[in-house]
Amino acid sequence: MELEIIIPGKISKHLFDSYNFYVDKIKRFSKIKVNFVKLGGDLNKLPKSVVLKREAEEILKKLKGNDYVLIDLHGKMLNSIEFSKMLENYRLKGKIHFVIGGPLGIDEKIVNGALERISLSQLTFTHELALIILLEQIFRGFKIMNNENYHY
Ligand SMILES: C[S@@+](CC[C@H](N)C(=O)[O-])C[C@H]1O[C@@H](n2cnc3c(N)ncnc32)[C@H](O)[C@@H]1O
Repeated sequence: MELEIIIPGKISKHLFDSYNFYVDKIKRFSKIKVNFVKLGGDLNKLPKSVVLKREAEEILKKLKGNDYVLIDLHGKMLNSIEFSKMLENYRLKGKIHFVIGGPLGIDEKIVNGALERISLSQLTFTHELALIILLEQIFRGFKIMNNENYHY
């Protein structure tokens, strides 16, 4: 399966170990690529709309026309079994692309073009933490799909 996550920015040092930990775990089940795209510019100097538009352009370049699932605060709330089923449906199709917003969120164009929108919780996380939580849920999803115990 081709699994790709596109996210503006990069992973900070304090989250780097967690990021590597889950990416390695997922590799047992699927190929995975995390595409970090350029942030839209200085958040203190540029209007939010400009930053989001620039990030959207970078995200669209990486998507190359592929359908995508947007990780979105206002998306559908799934439990982990439902998330696993969603993942399995995409596995049968052979690929899935996830998009996560940047520090300021995501441009409307990306919101409107998403195949589906998934919320991780009603709490707001930094985009980097959203990535770690998504990776953990992907790993959990594969474990559920394969009827494997998951103790940690
Ligand atoms: C800091 S948040 C953006 C906050 C921004 N004020 C907004 O309302 O969109 C950055 C990104 O992390 C992801 N994110 C953060 N918390 C989330 C949650 N609970 N569910 C789904 N995505 C979340 C989303 O992709 C979001 O665009």
